[in-house]
This record gives sequence, structure tokens and C-alpha cells, in this order.
Amino acid sequence: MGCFSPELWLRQLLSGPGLGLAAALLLLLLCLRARRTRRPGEPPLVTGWLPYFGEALKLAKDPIGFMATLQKQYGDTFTLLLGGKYITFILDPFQYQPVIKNQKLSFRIFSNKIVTRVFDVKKLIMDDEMNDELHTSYQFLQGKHLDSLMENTMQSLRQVFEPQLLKTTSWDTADLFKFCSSVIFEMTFTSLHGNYLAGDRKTFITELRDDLSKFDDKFPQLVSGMPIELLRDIKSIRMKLKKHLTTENLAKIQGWSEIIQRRQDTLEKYYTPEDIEIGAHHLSFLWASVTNTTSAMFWTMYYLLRHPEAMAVLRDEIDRLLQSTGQKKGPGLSIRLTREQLDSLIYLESTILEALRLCTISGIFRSVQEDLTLHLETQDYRLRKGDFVGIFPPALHYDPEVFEAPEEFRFDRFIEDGKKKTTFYKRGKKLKHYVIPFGFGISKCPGRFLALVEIKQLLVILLTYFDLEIISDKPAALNFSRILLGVPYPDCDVSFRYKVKS
Ligand code: HEM
Repeated sequence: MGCFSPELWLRQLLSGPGLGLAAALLLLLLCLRARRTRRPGEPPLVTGWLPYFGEALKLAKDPIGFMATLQKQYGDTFTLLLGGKYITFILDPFQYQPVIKNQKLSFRIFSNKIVTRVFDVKKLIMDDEMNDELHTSYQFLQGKHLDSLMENTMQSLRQVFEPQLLKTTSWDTADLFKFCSSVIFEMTFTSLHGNYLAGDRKTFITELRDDLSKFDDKFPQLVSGMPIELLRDIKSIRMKLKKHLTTENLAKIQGWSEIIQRRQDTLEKYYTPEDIEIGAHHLSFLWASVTNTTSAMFWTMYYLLRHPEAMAVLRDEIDRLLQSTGQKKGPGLSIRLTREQLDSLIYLESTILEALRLCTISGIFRSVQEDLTLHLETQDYRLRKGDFVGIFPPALHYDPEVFEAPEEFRFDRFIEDGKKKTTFYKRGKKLKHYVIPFGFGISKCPGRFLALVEIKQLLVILLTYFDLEIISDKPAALNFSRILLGVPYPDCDVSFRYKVKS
């Protein structure tokens, strides 16, 4: 999930008629409030000159560069004021463990607040038992359960692509982000929730996706605590989405995966079947399952399209696997790969990891439950109750000591001597964590295996059956408006063309 975006508050305040004055008054009031000073034993304190907002604007403008500047100036640990919150960043990867292991640093308090704010799930904060039970459902995203999900995702890919294969071999043009968003939504929703039976399936999927996308556009504002009433029609869109996922409406979808079945069983234990909050829980899970996978797919495809030499190596790797498993492209999407076979595609996996390394800006946060001393290898630091501790993956992902030429896309960065490369070093010491797009510890993404399987399957289909070319010359950059909230979207869409291979 992620953090707040206070600058959005500021922008919104200044955009309304007459609200400039309100913003000025608010700022004046905040200026009058006493400012925090650093106490003995605490990390260096960086508040910037702007009261309350602190350094939020600078961070929003250039998160990677700004954090690198602060790291040079203050070292690997410092406390930053961002939108009224004090976050102590731990940037030395060897010091992640004390953060992960410290029981007084809570992920749940942090994530419950966000889920309540954004999805309007109220019971989560009050009911730890329900929360625990919902978390046990994550086991259905792993192991043998993942194999059956994989069957579903492949089935869904057939539904999406078989009509395309019947087409003549002429070029079709599309916008890459829209394309990824459409395919990932359909494949993820269908494999988790099943097929809609009560009407036109395609129309249902398209409407649900478009509504989720409108809601997701305002996600940073909702996380930042902006009242939903200020966000025009988002309240009614959220209600519409929740209604689609209530007990009554979910019953119109056939073929629920085990995880949806388990979550529904749990929710029916704690709510009456008609409670709309059941829909809110399903909405939060649906949001988590599609948004980051869509942008991860976008960036992987984007880099491949811009690096035809990498695409050629991947095509070759997939062809060799298909040959060795005795598979030929037949009519329709006939190829089948097991999870082990997908995992054996090491250049494919390295390419996805490299895209995630370059594009993960999400932060990993814990809330400090009581005043405490954090014991790091180099030094102890006093932390205050109510503050946050944050890990900022790009500090590791862009560290030139760990990754040579870190700004460059190198599709084979995670391969050495023809095998997966898992050893990366800093200060001569081997790193336990070197790419962390999925977070770690208690909050590590439970959907990471499914996300990787989906992206791999989709790329195998695209590279096996289609010729693909980029059209746009203008490079896409990371859009920082969703700063610290996962894999960012691109600042512009990119057109590409595809045709069935002859
Ligand atoms: C490339 C795709 C994905 C990325 C990069 C990603 C990343 C993350 C990260 C970083 C977190 C932890 C957030 C934090 O520490 O604040 C997280 C949490 C979560 N993710 Fe993912 N995710 C992806 C795909 C998925 C998928 C496919 C699913 C479901 C099928 C999913 C379900 C979840 C859930 C339910 C949580 C919350 C876990 C909790 O409450 O403990 N994610 N994800």
C-alpha cells in the first residue's frame, strides 16, 4: 500500500475558487504552531521550511534524487517531516532486520488506517480476530493453490487472445498502458472471482475496470485523508464498486477461486450477508490484485519494446523451452507451461525483476507504537510514539555499489554464468535483500507469486504468437503523483503495434 500525499491536499486547496485564502490562513495557523526540535539520541531531523508539509513537495518532485541528496547530507538514518507525519527512514539495507523484527513497530496499525480511509472498511480496526482470519486466506495464493490459479489465468488469457489469433496478420495499434490494464484486469478478476453469468460478461468486466480505474485515480488523495466528498463523483463510484462485490452480486459470478471463497466465508462469519462492508473488503482485495501488476506489466513490456535485443533473447529462450517440451504452436493458444517450466525461463524472470528494480518507488512503513530505542548495528536511535519508520527501496535499487550503472535497464542483470544471480554485495558484504518490490517481513505482498506468474504467462503468449514494435519515440517516465504507493504509472501512454506472427 503506501503513504500519504500531502501536496495533493495543497494543490486541491489552491485549485478551488476562494480557497487560496483558506490555504493561506491554514498555512499561517500552522506556522504559529510550535515546531518540533531534535532531542538527544534521535536521528537528524529534516523539516524543511514549510510548516506541516515539511519536505513533501521536494519529495514529490524528484523522490529518488531528493532522498539521495538527504542520504549524502545526513547519512543512512534521518527523520523527515512529510504532511504532518515524522518518518524515520532507514536506508542502510543491513539495518532492515532490526526494523522487520521489532514488535513495537506495527504494520497493522498503519495498514488498517489506510484501508479504513480508502475503502471505508470500519470493522478491521476493531476486530483483530477477523483481521487474522482474513490474513490466513493468503495461503490460497501459494503452493498447490497457485497451480489452480495458474490454470485459471491461462484459461482467461485464451478468452482474451484467441479471437485475436483468428485475425489476419495485419498490424493493430494500441496504447501500452491501456492494453496492459485491460488484459491484467480481465485475467486477474476472472481467475480470482470467476465468470459473470447474469448478463454480458465483456460489458460487466469493462464497466468494473473503468470504475476501478476512476477510483484508483483518486487513491493518493484518499490515502492522504482528503474527505471523499471533495472528490466529486468518487463516493458514488466507490459505492457502485462495493455493490458489485456484495454477497448477493458475487453470487452471480461462477467459479470463485479458493481465496475468494475463504474470504467470503470469513466475512459472513463477522457480518450479516447483506452488509455492504463485505463488498468493501472485496474491493480492497481487488484493488491490491490489479493495480501494481498492471504497472509492473507496463514497465516490463515498455523496456522490452525499447530493447529489441532483449526481446530476441527472451523469444529464443521461450522457443527452446517449447521445443524441449515437445510443443508447437497449434491452432488457438495451445501451449501449456507448468510453474516449474515458467520458472526455468531465467531471462524472462531477470527482465521482470530489472523492470521492478527500476520502477519500485513504494515505501515500506511501520508505525511506532510507543517511545522506543531502535538498536541499529552502527548506533541506537530514540523514536517517538506516533511517528513512522520507513524503508525506501530506490535507495537500495539505485545504489551504484550494489548495481553497476543503476539507471540503465540491463535485462540480464539477475543472471550469472547461465544461472539466476542471487548474490549482490555492499561494502564487501552479501546482501540478504537486494530487490524489494514486494516489501518484506510481516507486510510482504501475499500476491507476489501470482503477480509474477501472470506477467510471465502474458509475456510468453505475446512473445510466442505476436510480432511487437514500439511506435512512440518519446520516452515514458515514472509519474510520481502516486509517490510511495506502489509501482508508479507512466507519465504518458506509449503506442505500440502488434500482429499475429506469420
Ligand atoms: C507486481 C505486482 C505487485 C506488487 C509490486 C505488489 C506490491 C505489494 C507491496 C509492496 C505490498 C506491501 C505494502 C506495504 O508494506 O505497505 C503489498 C501488499 C499486498 N498485496 Fe501486493 N503487489 C503486487 C501484486 C499483488 C497481487 C497480484 C495480489 C493479489 C492477488 C496482491 C495482494 C496484496 C495484498 C492483499 C496486500 C496486503 C497484505 C497485508 O495486508 O498484509 N498484490 N503488495
